[in-house]
Amino acid sequence: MFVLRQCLTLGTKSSVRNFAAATNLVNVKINEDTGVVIMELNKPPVNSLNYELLEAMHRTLVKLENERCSGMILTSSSPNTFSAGLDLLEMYKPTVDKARKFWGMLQNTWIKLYSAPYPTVAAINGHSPAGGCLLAMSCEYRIMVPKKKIGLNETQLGIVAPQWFQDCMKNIIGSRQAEKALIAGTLFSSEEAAKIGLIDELATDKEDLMKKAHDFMDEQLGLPPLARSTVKIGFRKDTLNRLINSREVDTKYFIDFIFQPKVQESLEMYLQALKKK
Ligand SMILES: CC/C=C\C/C=C\CCC/C=C/CC(=O)SCCNC(=O)CCNC(=O)[C@H](O)C(C)(C)COP(=O)(O)OP(=O)(O)OC[C@H]1O[C@@H](n2cnc3c(N)ncnc32)[C@H](O)[C@@H]1OP(=O)(O)O
Repeated sequence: MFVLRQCLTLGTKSSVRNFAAATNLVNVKINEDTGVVIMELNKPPVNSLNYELLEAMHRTLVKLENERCSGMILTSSSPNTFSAGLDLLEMYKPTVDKARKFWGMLQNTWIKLYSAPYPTVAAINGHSPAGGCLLAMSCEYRIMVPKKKIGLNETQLGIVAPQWFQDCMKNIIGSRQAEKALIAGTLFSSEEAAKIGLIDELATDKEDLMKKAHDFMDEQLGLPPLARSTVKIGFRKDTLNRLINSREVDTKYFIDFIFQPKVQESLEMYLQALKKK
């Protein structure tokens, strides 16, 4: 039986209440029979990743790991969008302290998600540009509804996908395809993404998406967990360590980059264009 609890909840009823009071940016549903968790991003309208949403995700991921959850399906409550990527307002005219804190939380969240020992599936129920694509790529398996867009489109916005975003893409679709997609800032349709292997499966609709996500999870739960996670981390450790060993440098790149007047101009124009739509 599924029990809906808000961020987070493998604990007692009273701890559920405490967490629910803290935030409703992430909904967590646990199948109490299997220990499989559905983490649903819940920041309308488009799940843009601001500090608060990342912090809620990070706190959830820490808890899931400590409580030894058996698997996690990542999806969103939005009808049209999985995640619109990083919240552009976090990068537009922030203070240095705010930008540093934001970037640190993005790094924390990515490290936890990418290194999760339990199986992870992205049930991509809508558009998934830039940081949204990063979240999806950080899961082990990706299933997507038709006729939506996914990719690292940063170049198109006049910004640059950080090295670890690029590494994730390279690890999935290979160096040549990733180089082409990153230089052009390509947003792939779901169907194109399936062709190049950026996503693993297409679903017909949200119901089919969740069914397929559970099917994948059932297969994974049939494998010896320690062997499974050891192989996973073996594949991911170089990519993880590349960031872990250079977090400060990565943060400095981010700060130096976004504070350039040209980058601020691009962000301003892009934000205006989004508002005018
Ligand atoms: C050497 C240099 C090294 C390193 C450099 C370091 C760092 C720099 C790079 C950092 C990396 C950044 C990665 C990112 O994730 S950047 C974010 C990119 N995101 C996008 O391009 C997506 C933009 N959004 C959309 O395309 C659409 O919104 C979307 C297709 C997702 C959904 O469309 P829909 O029609 O359903 O909704 P909209 O009407 O467009 O949007 C609704 C409201 O939401 C606001 N919005 C949308 N996206 C964002 C966002 N990412 N951040 C903040 N706000 C967003 C939009 O403006 C609408 O607002 P209102 O008009 O309702 O107020």
